[in-house]
Amino acid sequence: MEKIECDICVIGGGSGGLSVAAGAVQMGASVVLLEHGKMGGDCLNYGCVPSKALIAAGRRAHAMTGANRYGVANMEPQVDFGAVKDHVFGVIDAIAPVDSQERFEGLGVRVIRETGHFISDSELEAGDFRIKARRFVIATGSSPFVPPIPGLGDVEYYTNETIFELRERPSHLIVVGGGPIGVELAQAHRRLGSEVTVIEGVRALGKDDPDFAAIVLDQLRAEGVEIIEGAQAERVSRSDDGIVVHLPEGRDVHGSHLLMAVGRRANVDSLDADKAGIDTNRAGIVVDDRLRSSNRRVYAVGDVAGRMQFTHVAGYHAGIVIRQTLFGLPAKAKQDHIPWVTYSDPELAQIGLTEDQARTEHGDRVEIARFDFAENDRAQTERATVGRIKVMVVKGRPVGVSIVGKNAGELISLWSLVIANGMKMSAVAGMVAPYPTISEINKRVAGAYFSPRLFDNPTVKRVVGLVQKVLP
Ligand SMILES: Cc1cc2nc3c(=O)[nH]c(=O)nc-3n(C[C@H](O)[C@H](O)[C@H](O)COP(=O)(O)OP(=O)(O)OC[C@H]3O[C@@H](n4cnc5c(N)ncnc54)[C@H](O)[C@@H]3O)c2cc1C
Ligand SMILES: NC(=O)c1ccc[n+]([C@@H]2O[C@H](COP(=O)([O-])OP(=O)(O)OC[C@H]3O[C@@H](n4cnc5c(N)ncnc54)[C@H](O)[C@@H]3O)[C@@H](O)[C@H]2O)c1
Repeated sequence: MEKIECDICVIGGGSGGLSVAAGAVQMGASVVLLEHGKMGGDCLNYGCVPSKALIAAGRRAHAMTGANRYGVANMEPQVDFGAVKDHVFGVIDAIAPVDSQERFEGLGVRVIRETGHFISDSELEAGDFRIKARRFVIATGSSPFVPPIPGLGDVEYYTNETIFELRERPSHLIVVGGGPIGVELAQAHRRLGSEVTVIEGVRALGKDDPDFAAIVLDQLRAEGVEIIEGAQAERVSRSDDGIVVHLPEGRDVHGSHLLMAVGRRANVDSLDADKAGIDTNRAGIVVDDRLRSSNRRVYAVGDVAGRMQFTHVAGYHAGIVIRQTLFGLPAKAKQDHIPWVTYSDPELAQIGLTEDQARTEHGDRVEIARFDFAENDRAQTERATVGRIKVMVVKGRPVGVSIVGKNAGELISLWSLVIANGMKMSAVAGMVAPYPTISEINKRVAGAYFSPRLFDNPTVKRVVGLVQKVLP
């Protein structure tokens, strides 16, 4: 057994772990990185990258069916599903070098392709290595949660870890779970020619503003996706030509393929966390606001930290941990300024509080500013007028923003800057956005917040009247 001593040992080579390792080694720390699967973790191999690449293929196919709105003849897309998957894996291959073992070794990280598990509060083992580190960072991510639905073990089903490898187009894909994974993959498969049914136990896109989520769901339904809400999948069975998902009240959904997308389970089992005095719960590693576990030497970042589960959050967590472990500076992970986006068409983006949450938290002090994409000239030229923004404002400062529409995922970034820095609506109103861009929507919604104060205000009218009298 080889013994290694280092400043920082990172367990997991996904979005969070790689960000910690790259930052720490380039600032002078000695770093060991453990990864027992593929470098790049979920986002690169089974998550964000393949899903967005599949969505891009679906968007191309869908555009062909609606081109006549622009005076260009509609065409029925000829989809070669295997070639679509070649495109998906081509995109992964193009990004993979950035996350590769070679790149990290080139930066000076010692990369070990083994499972790390703790043997004491300051040591862990990984294969033939025993590693003693001043600080450990757990970045082991999450895996698809597969609930114990009767019959599921007797049929072939897919998760995000296997669906992208499927090279034949499903004739009818049943998706259990109407969260972001379910909705994104349902729309992409439908646009690539599959029949699709989504079964959602409660409300699809349930973490988002219900009115805005409804706009996305209406679009999916208009494209032919069947969405059944308020129905838990109770049992699964095999039929002559595929799979049946049994719902309450005797309702059955028949399909050829089944995708389970009902949430995530934190990867803690392999860690032997108890041997290091690290507390865990159902959400993952129990951490404080500094992302420190019950063992003060050990931090957790990304999906396993039991907070929001997004790649940009894993990257943000990495910065919080680097500040503390390298420089000994205090740093806390906040959530208010973290956006999330569902990459459906139209896109759905949220930051901070939804309208309902803002009203519960701030009562009558909340003001809502709204703006519709139909009033944006670029949205008109693109025929992308289905969309809205609303900003929840308390004492002149935004506490939440919801956006549905084209480029919502790009539009939301500005609001992260605004909320992170405690800026006011006046700062957004004061910016100049190029015309004609969809990003003018952000300025216009700030204008909508101020317009009743300016245009429906008798004092303003009186002052203007007086000034006009005295101006030369
Ligand atoms: C289908 C899908 C689409 C998504 N789309 C988006 C998106 O568009 N935008 C977004 O922001 N987020 C998206 N996400 C979420 C995003 O993928 C995750 O939030 C992100 O990957 C979390 O990064 P992480 O570093 O915490 O974990 P991971 O990327 O999962 O990395 C953890 C790594 O740790 C390794 N590991 C685990 N245990 C051990 C051990 N004991 N020893 C050694 N190695 C270990 C694993 O093999 C893995 O490689 C998506 C997720 C899915 C499933
Ligand atoms: N665009 C993005 O950023 C993106 C995309 C995909 C995933 N992700 C991340 O991955 C996480 C997991 O996504 P997800 O969609 O798997 O989970 P989720 O928890 O967001 O949604 C799962 C849905 O499944 C439903 N469900 C659970 N059991 C059910 C059953 N038996 N029958 C029917 N419905 C059932 C739940 O009510 C819920 O709405 C997300 O929360 C997000 O953090 C992000």
